[in-house]
Amino acid sequence: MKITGIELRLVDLPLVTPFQTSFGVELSRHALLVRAATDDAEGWGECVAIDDPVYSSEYAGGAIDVLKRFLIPAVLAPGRVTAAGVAPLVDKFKGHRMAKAALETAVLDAELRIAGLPLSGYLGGVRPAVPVGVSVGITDTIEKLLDNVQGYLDEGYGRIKLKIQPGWDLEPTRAVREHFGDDLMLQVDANTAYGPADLPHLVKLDPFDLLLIEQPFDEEDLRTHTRLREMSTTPVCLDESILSARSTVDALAIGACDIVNIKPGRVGGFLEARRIHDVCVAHGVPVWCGGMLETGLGRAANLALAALPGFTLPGDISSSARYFDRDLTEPFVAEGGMMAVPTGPGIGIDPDPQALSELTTWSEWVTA
Ligand SMILES: CC(=O)N[C@@H](Cc1ccc2ccccc2c1)C(=O)O
Ligand SMILES: [Mg+2]
Repeated sequence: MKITGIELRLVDLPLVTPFQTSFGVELSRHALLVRAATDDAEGWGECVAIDDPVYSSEYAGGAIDVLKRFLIPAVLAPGRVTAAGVAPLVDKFKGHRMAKAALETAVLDAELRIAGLPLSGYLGGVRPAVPVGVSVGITDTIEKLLDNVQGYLDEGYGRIKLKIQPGWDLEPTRAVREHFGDDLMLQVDANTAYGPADLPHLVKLDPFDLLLIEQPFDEEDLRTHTRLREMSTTPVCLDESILSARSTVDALAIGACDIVNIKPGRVGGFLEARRIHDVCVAHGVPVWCGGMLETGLGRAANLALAALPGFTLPGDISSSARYFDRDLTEPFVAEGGMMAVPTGPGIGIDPDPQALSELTTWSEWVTA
């Protein structure tokens, strides 16, 4: 497939409410989009990097730079490219998995639209709809948290994930468990906010019968996750530590996790995400699809991945309205805690031209 050019675009989608995690408060989603133009179709990729390098070492400005100076020229140089050919072409550039993921996904989407093949079918999806959950930010008070959780349960979400951090962990989790009962599917996500000294404290989450505790320790600290698993009955899930199939094998080999949160944007794209899925299935480890407050473009692609057989736990693919008053695409809506997997070619959805134009803050063409 010949790519005639690549467009980089920044869009700014205000969040309906501030989203507070252990690494900060987000008021809007500044998303970096990659559009691959060919004579027969265009393909979209969404880079999940946020403005500042506080979730991972990547950030939007750095992704733009590495795409413009290194990744896009390497992919355009051969004249023709396939999605499978992107990773080998950019492998000589170390890291920058979020930037690489957006580029590979744009090429894959264009390739699949031309072939008339839905992303879910291409990846090996087996279900027409997937269970979805919701990630609930840190709030000023327990009452506000309980109100927020009630609101999401009223919208039909079956699984609640609470952001936690030192000083906001046992009490909010206990309050939600006690208020909503033992049947609620409940999990927590610390985004690496704890250290080895907190091990005895985190074991106190065990009575709340959580589905999992997500990434309590540093991305590079697999050993302390292993120690928590030895001390606690709560299953341990990794997010930030899972960068590739190789790092997944290492994490499983040292017993660092029971469950894996797969984010295609974090691991370099959907092809690597499928490899991680396959490794986890081979080890009997359940996976679920994490979220990075993607626009409808990234949300559509994540739904395709979540349809693979090993994705047996509800993901963080919430309705568009959970985050945005206005999405770039037709809004995605969870019904009864389920969301339909797109069936059109490629990611199966297009941005609304007017929304795209009005929400764009910057764009630039990059040609060979
Ligand atoms: C749904 C969820 O909790 N996502 C990430 C964290 C996260 C939190 C806040 C974000 C703000 C802007 C962009 C991406 C973000 C990702 C996680 O699972 O760890
Ligand atoms: Mg997480």
